[in-house]
Amino acid sequence: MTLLKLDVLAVRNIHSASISPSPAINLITGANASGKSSLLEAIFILGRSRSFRTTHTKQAISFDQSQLTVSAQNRQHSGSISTLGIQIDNKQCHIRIDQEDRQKADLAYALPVQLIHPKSYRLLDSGPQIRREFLDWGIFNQHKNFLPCWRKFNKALQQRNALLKTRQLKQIPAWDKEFLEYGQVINDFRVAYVASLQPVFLDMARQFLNKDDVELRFLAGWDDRQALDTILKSDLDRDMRYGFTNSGPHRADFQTYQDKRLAKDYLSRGQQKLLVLALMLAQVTLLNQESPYSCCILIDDLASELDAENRAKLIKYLVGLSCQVFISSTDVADFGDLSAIENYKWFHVEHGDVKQL
Ligand SMILES: Nc1ncnc2c1ncn2[C@@H]1O[C@H](COP(=O)(O)OP(=O)(O)OP(=O)(O)O)[C@@H](O)[C@H]1O
Repeated sequence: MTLLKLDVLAVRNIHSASISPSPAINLITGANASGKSSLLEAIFILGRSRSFRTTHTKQAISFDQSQLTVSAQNRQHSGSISTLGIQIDNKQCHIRIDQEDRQKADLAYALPVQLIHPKSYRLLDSGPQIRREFLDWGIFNQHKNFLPCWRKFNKALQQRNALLKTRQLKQIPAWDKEFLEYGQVINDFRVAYVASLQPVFLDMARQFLNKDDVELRFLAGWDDRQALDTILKSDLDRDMRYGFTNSGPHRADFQTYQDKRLAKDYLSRGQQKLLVLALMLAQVTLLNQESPYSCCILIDDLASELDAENRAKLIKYLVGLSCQVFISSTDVADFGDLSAIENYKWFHVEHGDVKQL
């Protein structure tokens, strides 16, 4: 996919902006509080139907407006051009693709967005949900049949938990069947995904961290030396006490090791940022290996993420990646030698006003 034209209405301090981005690298500059992150946030909202800066996306609506709108003309892999749009007000979210009402998942398939921002290092040290979402985003974009299985699994999990809470034990085996069937499928997808991500991650870590001993270790969400159905049976008393299912793919996680030590406990904050960068680039590189231009990369506040050497390395890598990229920074010098960046466009933001230079 490539965004050919992007229109933003009432996203934070951007009242109205319309740009025709480069299919390759887009540089976004502007002073602090000019609206650079808001522009990236608008693209993220178009791909993920939510903000990356707040759990309440309606907070991104401009103070004096009642709704925000982001729309774009998007060139698909096939070459055909579709119109994507999302409108969010205080209560609802409306999604349209080619003038038809659609679901969030349709938008996510149409515009896969990967974001690297100053808080990305949390991927290593916050709770497991963010890491499950990271894995699942990669799988979702590579395997169309992942989402229906994931939905069926979650439905079974919710029903099972509701029965545990209300102690309706007789009905639990009926939901266990679905839980186990789709749970196994999800686990198989994740195991295969981590295995395919590992070599690409290693390659990225060599480039950005100068380390050649990084490793991803997947944790299924239960002691996988035993079958999940055995665990479900042996956990039943505990599940009833807690009123939820303690073991299963909904508790999956992965950990990142460097030299056989947990990265989050031993690497410096700067190294952790580089490791997360390596992980995220590995994910988009893997996606791009199947077909080029398969996702849009947003990098917010480049300079806060990386030193000059790594900024130059990253830009060089992105130039060769065949992906549409949007990178923000306060100072154009942070992007290094512009003559080395082919086919770039430069947008400058001032008080929410976006202009191409
Ligand atoms: N809902 C909103 N409506 C209008 N303005 C908002 C809203 N939410 C935040 N703002 C303001 O929008 C402005 C732009 O914020 P943004 O984070 O996009 O700037 P930025 O250029 O990325 O800044 P920095 O370089 O400091 O990170 C800020 O002044 C912010 O206070």
